[in-house]
Amino acid sequence: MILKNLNINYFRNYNYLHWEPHTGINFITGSNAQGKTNLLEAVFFSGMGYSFRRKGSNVVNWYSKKSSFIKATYQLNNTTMDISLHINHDGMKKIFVNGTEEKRKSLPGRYGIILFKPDDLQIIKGPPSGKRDFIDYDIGIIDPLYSRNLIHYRRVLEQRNYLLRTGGINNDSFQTWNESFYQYGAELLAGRIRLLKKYIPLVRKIYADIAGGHEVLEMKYLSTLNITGKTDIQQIIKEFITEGKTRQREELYKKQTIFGPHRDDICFLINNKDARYYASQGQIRSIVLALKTAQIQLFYNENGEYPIFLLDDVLTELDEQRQHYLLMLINNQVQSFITTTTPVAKISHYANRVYLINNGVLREVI
Ligand SMILES: Nc1ncnc2c1ncn2[C@@H]1O[C@H](COP(=O)(O)OP(=O)(O)OP(=O)(O)O)[C@@H](O)[C@H]1O
Repeated sequence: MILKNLNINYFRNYNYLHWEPHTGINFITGSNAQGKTNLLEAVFFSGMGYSFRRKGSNVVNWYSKKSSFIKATYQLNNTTMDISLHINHDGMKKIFVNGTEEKRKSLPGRYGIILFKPDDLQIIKGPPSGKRDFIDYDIGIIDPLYSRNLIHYRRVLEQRNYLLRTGGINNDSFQTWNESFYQYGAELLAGRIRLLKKYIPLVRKIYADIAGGHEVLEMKYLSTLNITGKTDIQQIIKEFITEGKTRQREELYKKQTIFGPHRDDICFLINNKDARYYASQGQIRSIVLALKTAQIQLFYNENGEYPIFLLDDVLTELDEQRQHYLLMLINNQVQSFITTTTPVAKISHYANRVYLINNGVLREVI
């Protein structure tokens, strides 16, 4: 996927921008608070229909009475997609794809915008929820069925928890919700196993390359259910039924659902040692770099096209060897947008274009 051009009006600290980025590596440089991340956010927004920043912060320019407007042209599988988005001060959006009003799911980013941001470095040592979110939203996006099951599962889980909390376990409806919980839970788990089967070998291989073949990375899915070797939905449902019976008392006591994919975890091992406790900062960065570059590879394997890669402020988090590895890997293949405060001279040999941003104004410098 290629972003051919981007027009933005009244978006964050930009009044107006027309931009035709390079199809290769675009470096976006500038001092702090000039609008580098805002520009990446506009690219992400044009492809996904939402921001990667915290909810509640509105993208419309504070000083503008008008709405924010983003217009982008993408090239995807030899077809061109014209996207326009209108965002008003309440955060309400209207999305148009090739002139027709559409829902967010019709936007092209679903098929390939990958973002690497400093928070991602917390995935390995952070709580299991961060790892689950990574699988659910960053990897799961390649599989529409997975994303649909996730929505169903979350809705059913919420209702089941509500009934457990309010003593509604004896209601007739509990049995029905319980059956749906088992069904969608099993579908979601099977989906995760399916995705990880494709993804883990890529991560392992890339990590070995980064570590010069001296270290072996393993990524293990730790389920709250006994699903070892089971991929069949009916087999997994049986496990849900067994676990539901075994843990019923505990659930009644805790008033919440204590097993299922929303409680599962992923563990990273380097040479058989748990990375949460034993990995150095450099090894953690290598794992996350492997996760992100494997994501690019997975998208390519599934779609036959490379995604767009956005790196917000992470380049300086990597040492020179890892920077080189990453930039060589994406070189000539992946349209990339990389923000950095690093002086231009240090990075220009990797760049197809270098831009400088000053107070919401973009200038091409190389
Ligand atoms: N809705 C808005 N309207 C106008 N300005 C905004 C809006 N939201 C954020 N800003 C401003 O945009 C400026 C640039 O923010 P941005 O996060 O893009 O900086 P940056 O160049 O990435 O900086 P850093 O290197 O510090 O990460 C900030 O000063 C911020 O206050």
